[in-house]
Amino acid sequence: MTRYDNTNAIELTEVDMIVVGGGTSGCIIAGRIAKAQPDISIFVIEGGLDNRHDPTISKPILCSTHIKGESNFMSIYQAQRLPDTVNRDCFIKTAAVLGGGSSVNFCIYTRPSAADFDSFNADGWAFKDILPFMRKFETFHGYGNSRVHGYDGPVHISDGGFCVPRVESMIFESAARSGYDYIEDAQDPTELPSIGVAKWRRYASTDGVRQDTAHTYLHPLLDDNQHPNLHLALNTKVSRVIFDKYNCVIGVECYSDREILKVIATKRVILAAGTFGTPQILERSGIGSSRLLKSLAIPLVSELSQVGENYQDHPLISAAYKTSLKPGETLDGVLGSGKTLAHAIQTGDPILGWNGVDICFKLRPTEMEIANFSLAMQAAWEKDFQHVPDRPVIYLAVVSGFIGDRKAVPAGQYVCITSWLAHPYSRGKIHIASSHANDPPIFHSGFLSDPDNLDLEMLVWAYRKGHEIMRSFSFYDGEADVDGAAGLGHPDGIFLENGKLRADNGPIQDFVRRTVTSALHPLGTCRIGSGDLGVVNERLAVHAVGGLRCADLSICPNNLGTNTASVAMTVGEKAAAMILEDLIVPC
Ligand SMILES: Cc1cc2nc3c(=O)[nH]c(=O)nc-3n(C[C@H](O)[C@H](O)[C@H](O)COP(=O)(O)OP(=O)(O)OC[C@H]3O[C@@H](n4cnc5c(N)ncnc54)[C@H](O)[C@@H]3O)c2cc1C
Repeated sequence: MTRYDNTNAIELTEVDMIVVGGGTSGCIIAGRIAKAQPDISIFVIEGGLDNRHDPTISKPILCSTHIKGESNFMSIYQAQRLPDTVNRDCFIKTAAVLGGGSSVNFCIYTRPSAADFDSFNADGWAFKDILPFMRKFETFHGYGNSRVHGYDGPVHISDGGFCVPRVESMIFESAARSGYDYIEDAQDPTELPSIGVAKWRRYASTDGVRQDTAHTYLHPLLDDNQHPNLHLALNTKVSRVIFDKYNCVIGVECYSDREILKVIATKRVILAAGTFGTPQILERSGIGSSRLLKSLAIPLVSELSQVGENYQDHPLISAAYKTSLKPGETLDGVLGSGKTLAHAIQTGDPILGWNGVDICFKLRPTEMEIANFSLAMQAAWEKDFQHVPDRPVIYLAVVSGFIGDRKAVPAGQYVCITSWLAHPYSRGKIHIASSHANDPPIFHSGFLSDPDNLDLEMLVWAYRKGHEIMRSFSFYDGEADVDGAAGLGHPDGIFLENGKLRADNGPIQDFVRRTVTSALHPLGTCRIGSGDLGVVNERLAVHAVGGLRCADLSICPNNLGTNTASVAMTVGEKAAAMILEDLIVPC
């Protein structure tokens, strides 16, 4: 095993395989292949730093550190200002650290509906084909159907050793009073009803340690002295892939803050640099729209106009509420005071295994609500949702604590309701603006850009639902008075009439446009598809070149109604299996 960082020049100049990006999918691919094929040398080149020995990574309770303040483990993408989001700045953070999103995410474990994989319409990607890979990565602790969960995978799924039963009971009781179905296991894609309210689990061991894919797939092999075929470079970015005259991959060009160098790959290069990273590397390598590449003087290798297109996310809104909960029942109790947090760390308090998110609603509108939608929304409902009963329109999470800057609110115990669209209609895109790897790309989030304003209409409905649900909890104590533009306040000018929100949607629409943001679930920029409609085929091989694969969330052709880490892990497992099977093909 060799581990490098940019303080050592990379001595390795030739290997069999290179995995670009040691993120959620990349670590799984490298770990699985290194273990299965000891005679194949495999080199993970990761742009970010190591993720070991950092409490902000290992302790789920500190997960918001990376999203709130400055973090050495994140990259920031600035979206173009657009009228749909009132021309405001919108920044989307993405992981830049070994383990990728699995190292810095909120540890929320959810899975998509069976229909979401079926909608890929790609050989080998229907739900029945995918289920074995969904099971393969997990060791599931909790109530669930053993046919759909895994019990011997590297990633432990549990409640992290901490939950707050009193609050859970209060939420479930009021949900039952309001008529929501209780779902025993919302992560069982084969069971109906899957719409209702459920307890969520986390990517955490039963003793509260985060289960990122570097700690679960890569570090054990790097440490065991039995995998000299596995190599890792940190803080080293790949700028482009290099091809021979037959358009077969021969290696990559990468750079650290010291030097630019080439590494040869005799068998495969696998791009797992994520939804933002992978399309940019392809374009810098000459794979993309010929018009764009010509304008940037990049020689064309393969004309694939969909590279960087089809960007999707789950647009999210949040609202904060005051509660009568006790300090030990929300994150505010422990994170609101440095002294309390230090004490919790010193004593190994089980609360460190908590992310504050125990309960979620997966929701679809009622028939009466549908009847009040616009005609365009009714048509969309009929086409995309009506006949797919396990497809939620929104996810609505009850977050125990204030998720913004605590200085924006008076001290207290808060609950935030965050809702995101599971299947939005808007699309964005990301393209390089120059051939230089350090120049920022041009990025459109696409939020609220669908021509019929369907996403806006659904988010207005989501806000109303969240308000209604929150008001039904016995611990509700009014809307939070959020100071400034924290994005967690409430629409100006809304008020209650007979205990319900005023019928006028105008202020809520304005609130959504001013505050909608990313659920941090980007996908789709190098989608599976044939001909002009795709970038990779169903075996994840990039069209019209040899030896190059994409294997991260960029390959999803359509959105999946889930927090997306489980999909990235599933893609990693499936990609590793296919790459091993396809090794008999030389390039
Ligand atoms: C803050 C945050 C919170 C989230 N919360 C949740 C959650 O609670 N539950 C959930 O299910 N999902 C969550 N997600 C989403 C989930 O983590 C991601 O969907 C998933 O990690 C994406 O996996 P990936 O392999 O496609 O990309 P990533 O995991 O992002 O991996 C890409 C890797 O490539 C590296 N890279 C990029 N460019 C280059 C380059 N040029 N050269 C070398 N390396 C490069 C990056 O540093 C990164 O390590 C969250 C995401 C974030 C960012």
